[in-house]
Amino acid sequence: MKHLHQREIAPGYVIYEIDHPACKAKVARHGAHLMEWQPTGEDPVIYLSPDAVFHEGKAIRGGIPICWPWFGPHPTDSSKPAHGIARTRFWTFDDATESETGVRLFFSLEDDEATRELWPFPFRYELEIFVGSELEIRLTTCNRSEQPMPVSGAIHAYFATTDSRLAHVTGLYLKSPLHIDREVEAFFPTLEGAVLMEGNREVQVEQTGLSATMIWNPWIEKAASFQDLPDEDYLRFICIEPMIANPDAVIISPGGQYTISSTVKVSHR
Ligand SMILES: O=P(O)(O)OC[C@H]1O[C@@H](O)[C@H](O)[C@@H](O)[C@@H]1O
Repeated sequence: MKHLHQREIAPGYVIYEIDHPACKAKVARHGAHLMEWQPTGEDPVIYLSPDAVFHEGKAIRGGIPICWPWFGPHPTDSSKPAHGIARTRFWTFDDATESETGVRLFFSLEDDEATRELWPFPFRYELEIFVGSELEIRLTTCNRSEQPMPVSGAIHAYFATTDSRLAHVTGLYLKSPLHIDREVEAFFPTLEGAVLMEGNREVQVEQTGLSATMIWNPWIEKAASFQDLPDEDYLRFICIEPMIANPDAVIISPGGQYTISSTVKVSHR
């Protein structure tokens, strides 16, 4: 592979670095987590916390965590990890392909004893990440059980801002754009996708298979409570999270599968 390199940043902790004419990017096996993406000629599009912790069992702060198969606190058992099981585990790196437009990486995750304790289903997740001048993330969930399987969650992207107070989000069926001037944690039914605007840059977030979009910024107090986030960095990102809320979980029939995806495009006015 000419444009993809594997690097161990700590013993046993592998990341994939992409250096392609169309973009630079980094993806961790941990969570099959996109850490960075910077199309050529653009400022970084994705925020990664400088204080992020990189070890299995913990989620990486920033980048694009895959929150699956539930969103936020578990719907019936608050002792289970927030945002599901996918983002904290090491996935299998299956393959990668490269072309003139970018690099595509393929990861998978299957159930084991530990996942079945938290979520009682045999499953296979397949995650495809394409990085080029655009970004695409596509997750297919295969139900390998004999039971109907409910799935919900989010493609929880942290989008970089220079100053979140000067940015706004459109496309949410609000009368006016959403500005960040306080803690924001609200989800909206989206059909066409949200757009993050700052200065003359527009970051368009499209989605399929997902029924809503969460907008989140922790603001001052909550940011200060996170050990893996510098206090001031609530200014440096706005999360736009194509999602399925837990009460709207999609039910996958035994032997069936379901695909969600999100595509990100950058343009200038
Ligand atoms: O700290 P975590 O588990 O990564 O979650 C980050 C945030 O994720 C958002 O999606 C939630 O709406 C917030 O409530 C939550 O604080």
